[in-house]
Amino acid sequence: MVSADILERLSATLVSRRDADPNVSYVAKLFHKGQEAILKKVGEESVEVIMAAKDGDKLHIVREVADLWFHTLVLLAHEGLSHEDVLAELARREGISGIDEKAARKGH
Ligand SMILES: N=c1c2ncn([C@@H]3O[C@H](COP(=O)(O)OP(=O)(O)OP(=O)(O)O)[C@@H](O)[C@H]3O)c2ncn1[C@@H]1O[C@H](COP(=O)(O)O)[C@@H](O)[C@H]1O
Repeated sequence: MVSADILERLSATLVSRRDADPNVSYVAKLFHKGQEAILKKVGEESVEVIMAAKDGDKLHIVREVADLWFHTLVLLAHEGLSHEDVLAELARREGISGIDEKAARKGH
């Protein structure tokens, strides 16, 4: 199983690209172009996820979702946020379901 540490490493890489050369680094180029360009990529990749899902090719879906996750991570970094903020929000939402998760896991 691939470790979620990749999010840690990728986020650190994204932060390091703030001062990198836009001619060498794709992320630095996006940061340099600014929020509009990043949002455009997030929009494009969202559409590509939808098209891949309709297509039904599982590898294609995974690749497009990876593109979308990556560009949303770039957006978070641009806004001074990170994956940790999103993970914290997801953790905060644990338990909002009407289903008793412990009982469901036990098969009750
Ligand atoms: N995970 C990714 C990643 N996923 C996708 N991409 C790039 O995202 C771009 C968008 O893909 P598209 O399919 O839209 O292709 P495109 O039409 O060429 O895109 P545009 O240049 O027109 O926006 C491509 O150039 C991909 O290479 C990524 N670029 C970088 N990373 C990670 O970011 C790190 C830093 O990258 P650099 O900033 O390039 O050093 C890398 O080590 C990787 O870990």
